[in-house]
Amino acid sequence: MSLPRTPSFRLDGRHALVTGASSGIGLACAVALAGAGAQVTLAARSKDKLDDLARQMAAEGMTAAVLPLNVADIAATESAIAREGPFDILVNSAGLARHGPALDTTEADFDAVSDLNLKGAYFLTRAVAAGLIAAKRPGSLINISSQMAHVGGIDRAVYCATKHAVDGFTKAMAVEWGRQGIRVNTICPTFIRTALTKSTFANPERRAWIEDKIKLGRVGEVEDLMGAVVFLASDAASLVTGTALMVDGGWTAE
Ligand SMILES: NC(=O)C1=CN([C@@H]2O[C@H](COP(=O)(O)OP(=O)(O)OC[C@H]3O[C@@H](n4cnc5c(N)ncnc54)[C@H](OP(=O)(O)O)[C@@H]3O)[C@@H](O)[C@H]2O)C=CC1
Ligand SMILES: O=C(CO)[C@@H](O)[C@H](O)[C@@H](O)C(=O)O
Repeated sequence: MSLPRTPSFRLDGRHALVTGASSGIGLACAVALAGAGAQVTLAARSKDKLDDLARQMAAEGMTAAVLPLNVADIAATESAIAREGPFDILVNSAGLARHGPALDTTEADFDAVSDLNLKGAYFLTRAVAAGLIAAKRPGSLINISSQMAHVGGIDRAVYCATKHAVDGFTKAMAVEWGRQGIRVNTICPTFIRTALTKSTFANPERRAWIEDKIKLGRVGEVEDLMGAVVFLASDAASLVTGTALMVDGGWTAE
C-alpha cells in the first residue's frame, strides 16, 4: 500500500495580490505568502509606506511589488487588476470600521464602511476571478472578514453587516467558480492588535469583554493569521472553498 503524499504549503511561482498590505493583518499576510515563495504585490493607498515595506522585504530576500490602490474606487481597481494581473492568489485585507451605537449611525458612516468592506471587496474579488477565468487558471481568493461575520458586537452594527455580507458573497462566488478551480474563502479573525483596534483595546470595558470572550485567554497578534493564509492559498487547501476559517480563539464556539 502506498502512503498518502503530504500536500505542499509552498507558493513558488504564484503571483499574489494583498490589499491593506501597508499595515496590520494585510502586511502579515503579505510577508507570510512571500515567505512561502509567492511573488507578492502590495496594495494600499499609501505608496510611501508600501515602498518602505517592499524595501524591507527585499532586504530579507522576499519579492514584493507595489500597487497604490484605493479599493473603494471600483473603476480604478478593475483597471489595475486588468493591467497587473492575473493574480493566482488574492488576500483582500483592506478594511475600515466606524464604531458607535446603531441609533447614531450616519448615512456617511454607513456608506464609507460599506463602500470599502463590502462593495470594494466584492468588485475586487470579481475582478481577480475574471482575470483567472480569462487566463483559464485556478486560484485562491481570500477575504479577510471577521468573527463579526458570525456574531454581533455592541456599537458594531454597520461593521457586522458588511462582514456578514462578505461571508455571504464569498460562499456564492465559491459555488459559481468551483468548476473553474477558483476557491473563495474568508478568514475570520477575533480582535487582533493592530492600528484598527488601538482605541478598542484602550477602553478598559471593551478590553475586559474581549478577554472574557476569547477562550484561549489572550488577544490576537498578526502572526496568528499567517498560518491560516498560507494554508488557504496553498494546494494543501485544494478541496476547501466557500468556507470561513475562524481564527478567533474560541469566541464563536460558545
Ligand atoms: N484588527 C482586528 O482585530 C481585525 C481586523 N479584521 C479585518 O482585517 C482587515 C485589516 O485590518 P487591520 O490590519 O487590523 O487594519 P489596519 O488599519 O492596520 O490596516 C488597514 C489597511 O487597509 C488599507 N486601506 C484602508 N482603506 C483602504 C482603501 N480604501 N483602499 C485600499 N487600502 C485601504 C490601509 O492602508 P492605507 O491607509 O494606506 O490605504 C491599511 O493597509 C480589515 O478588513 C478588518 O476589518 C478582522 C477581524 C479582526
Ligand atoms: O473585526 C474585528 C474583531 O473581530 C475588529 O476589526 C474590530 O471590529 C475592530 O474594528 C474594533 O472593534 O476595534
